[in-house]
Amino acid sequence: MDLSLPNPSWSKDMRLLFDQFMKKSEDGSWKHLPSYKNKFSRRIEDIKVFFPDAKLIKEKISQAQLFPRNFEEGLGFEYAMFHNHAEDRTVCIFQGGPYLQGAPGFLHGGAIATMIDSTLGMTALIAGGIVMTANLNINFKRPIPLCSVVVINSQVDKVEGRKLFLSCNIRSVDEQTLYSEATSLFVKLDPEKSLT
Ligand SMILES: CCCCC/C=C\C/C=C\C/C=C\C/C=C\CCCC(=O)SCCNC(=O)CCNC(=O)[C@H](O)C(C)(C)COP(=O)(O)OP(=O)(O)OC[C@H]1O[C@@H](n2cnc3c(N)ncnc32)[C@H](O)[C@@H]1OP(=O)(O)O
Repeated sequence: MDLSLPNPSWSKDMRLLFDQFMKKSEDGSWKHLPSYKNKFSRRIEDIKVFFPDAKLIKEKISQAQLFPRNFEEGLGFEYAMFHNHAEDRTVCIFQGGPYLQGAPGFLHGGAIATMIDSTLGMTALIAGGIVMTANLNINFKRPIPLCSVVVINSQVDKVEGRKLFLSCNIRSVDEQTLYSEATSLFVKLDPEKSLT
């Protein structure tokens, strides 16, 4: 089941933004990216080649879930991503639920990093294929209120061989508040090199 579709836990802002991007997707300039609990957006055969000895893939795949997708509805990461091919950028609308608390009433920095990693990761995945995060630097400028809706804007800045350099920022829905900024390096996996 695609978990990046509206559900009753979404606030008015979340639904509004989703509808705006779905409208923008009508002419094909934007594309809604589905997101599943335990289904990759790539064929498992294309992924297994990089993780041949990963126990998970062989023995425990049935228990494996995408981390941000394993909270009950509305309590953890509620999000939807949209990709703009021409501009090589991805937007993630994100509503962080009450189970993601760090400081009282605000999102935990690790929860923010998760959505940054996932949004940059998806952008890198689309641009470069099977990638992994090599480096992630985050500046937390303002604390993100729990249960608020934010917009993550992520883009590819430079590609050098297997290295993809990306950046993103997190803003409020009205774009007035800059919550976080991040830069990252993702590396496209080399099937000839063992990961472990
Ligand atoms: C995993 C995705 C599978 C695909 C799934 C498909 C769909 C899933 C659907 C939805 C999920 C949403 C998004 C999925 C996308 C991403 C998931 C999130 C990403 C992660 O959450 S993933 C977990 C955290 N991540 C790791 O667990 C990686 C641990 N790490 C390693 O596994 C190796 O480290 C690796 C593979 C990164 C590189 O290893 P390697 O051997 O292939 O490459 P090598 O070391 O030769 O480096 C090549 C060039 O990068 C430079 N370089 C390397 N590291 C650098 C650094 N830190 N700073 C500066 N430069 C660096 C070198 O200096 C050299 O540069 P030069 O060529 O110029 O010398």
